[in-house]
Amino acid sequence: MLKMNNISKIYRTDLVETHALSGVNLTVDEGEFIAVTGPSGSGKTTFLNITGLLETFEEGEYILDGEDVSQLSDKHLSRLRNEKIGFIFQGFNLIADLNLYDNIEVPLIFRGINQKERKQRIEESLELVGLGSRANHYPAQLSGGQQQRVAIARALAGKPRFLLADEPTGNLDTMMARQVMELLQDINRQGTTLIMVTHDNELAQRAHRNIQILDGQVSDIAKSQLTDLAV
Ligand SMILES: Nc1ncnc2c1ncn2[C@@H]1O[C@H](COP(=O)(O)OP(=O)(O)OP(=O)(O)O)[C@@H](O)[C@H]1O
Repeated sequence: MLKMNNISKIYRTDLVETHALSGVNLTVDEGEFIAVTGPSGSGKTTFLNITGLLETFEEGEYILDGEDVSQLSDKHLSRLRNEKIGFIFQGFNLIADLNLYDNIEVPLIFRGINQKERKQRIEESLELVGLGSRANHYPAQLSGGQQQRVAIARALAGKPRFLLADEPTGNLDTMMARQVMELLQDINRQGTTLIMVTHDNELAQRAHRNIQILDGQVSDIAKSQLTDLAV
């Protein structure tokens, strides 16, 4: 479970202060699928980065899996992040010079997982995303949808409790976007909590719960309120 109480985030540059998040209160239960929508610049990525322990915050309290992460050291935060959180980004973020096997292996080496276990996890996760026969291929040899599936396999190989996706289908055509979305939903049905930022209201409709961010403030919205105006 994940719980935020009154979280605020301010970006400070030379003369400007941007209040990216203001007083965010949110509880996410284990196994939920939450879609996050909101206009450009409203704070969605900031919210996802704080949720995923990639960014810190000024005020408030954040309890992740029963642990208060508000005051933890960078080292402790990165350990928790590696153990519990998987990220999927719009741009896939695969390493062009590495084949698919090696792309998935990098974060597992970083986590100190032994070679035998790494091999098993890589093969399992590639199989799960339907790319079991492509381990020796390079990202450029794959379609955009396949590359995103590799990125999902890389996240899954870490066996995360929480999967955070920032516009995971943003670079894909409609058909590939659907396939990737169905894969993410399957993973969620198997128990992984999924939090996804999307501009696509059709995809947002698939979530258990919808939240909207407007000017750094988070609120639940009904599916019927998901309109193009929110984009
Ligand atoms: N590193 C940063 N330094 C300064 N300001 C930032 C930084 N990152 C984000 N901001 C500002 O914080 C606000 C929220 O940005 P954020 O990227 O979270 O919005 P978003 O909802 O994800 O936008 P989009 O849909 O366009 O990606 C914006 O005003 C943005 O300019």
